[in-house]
Amino acid sequence: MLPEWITQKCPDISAADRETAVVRQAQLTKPTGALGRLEQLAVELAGLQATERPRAARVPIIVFAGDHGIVAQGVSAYPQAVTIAMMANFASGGAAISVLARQLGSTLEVVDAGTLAQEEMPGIVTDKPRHGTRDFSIEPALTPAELAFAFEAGQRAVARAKTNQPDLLIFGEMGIGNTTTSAAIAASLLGSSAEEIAGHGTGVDAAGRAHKARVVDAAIGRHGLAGASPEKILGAVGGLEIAAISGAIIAAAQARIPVLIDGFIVSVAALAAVRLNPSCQPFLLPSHQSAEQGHRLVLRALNVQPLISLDLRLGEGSGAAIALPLVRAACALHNEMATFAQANVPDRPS
Ligand SMILES: Cc1cc2ncn([C@H]3O[C@H](COP(=O)(O)O)[C@@H](O)[C@H]3O)c2cc1C
Ligand SMILES: O=C(O)c1cccnc1
Repeated sequence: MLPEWITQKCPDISAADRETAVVRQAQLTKPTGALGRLEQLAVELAGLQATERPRAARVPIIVFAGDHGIVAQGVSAYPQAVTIAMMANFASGGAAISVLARQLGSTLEVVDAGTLAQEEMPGIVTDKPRHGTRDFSIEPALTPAELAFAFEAGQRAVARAKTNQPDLLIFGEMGIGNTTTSAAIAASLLGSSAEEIAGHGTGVDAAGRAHKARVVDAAIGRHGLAGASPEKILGAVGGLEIAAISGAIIAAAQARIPVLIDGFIVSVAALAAVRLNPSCQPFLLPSHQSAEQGHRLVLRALNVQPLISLDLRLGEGSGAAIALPLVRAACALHNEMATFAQANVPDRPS
């Protein structure tokens, strides 16, 4: 049932462009390595984009929304109706990610990948196989066909974004209950206990967090997810917006478009994407370290180091949007600084 394209190989990094970027960094008017991780970022981007001049100018933001049956178990501090209300807020420009998108000059597309909304909403793309997932404490969240549809909703969103030739993509999510869903996916993929992964989400207290961990551990046992395949895990305890993001990440990487990874939830979607198609891994660029407890372990499994750590715990793509100016700075420095020869600055004797 896994769509065939999901496992198709992503392009290789351009070793020649990466090497040209390494050589250029060594010629720029600064002590060797003095721009630290911004140098590495520019070099990696040059290889990924297969260009001498890495770019982060055009960066569309796509937010995927979905509802979660698991909220019936009392796992979120906020009511489920927030998901749909926030979609409208994204579209009308009042959400955090709406403000950040405006500030960055990014387009913001909102995709209803599976909320409880019964009708199409103005300014929102509806692309969903069902209204919300099933309660995974009782039954599998999604059928294989529903999961495949969600992957393809992500692919369709990337196909729309590609018409404007994006340099990078940012994916965000909205879905009350999705830190519990993400904890269940992450604990299953990593073989960790839910106690290590489950966090406070929108702000449940210590007892609420312990309850989330118990709900997750029970579901992993009930569905037999220890050592299971990523598609079985996503079907059993996944979310429609999360699967859509996994599909979108793979589709972006297959089109040679790097993705700036947001917080805990998007990182879990990215980990699932890497397990489905390991060749997408190089296209994942880190942004921030979320305050959500499990994020550290997920980032470690993705083999990326966050650029910033601001105790954000919002989602929506906000952490990636806030980190984008650093990526832009890395590109501008790489592309525009003078070399020692151009500026007549004496280089270090070799
Ligand atoms: C007003 C509001 C705006 C949000 N924007 C993102 N989230 C974040 O919180 C939710 C996950 O937390 P939990 O698993 O605890 O429900 C997701 O929707 C996530 O994107 C929000 C949550 C709220 C309440
Ligand atoms: O890091 C995240 O993505 C996150 C954390 C808490 C709530 N919503 C999102």
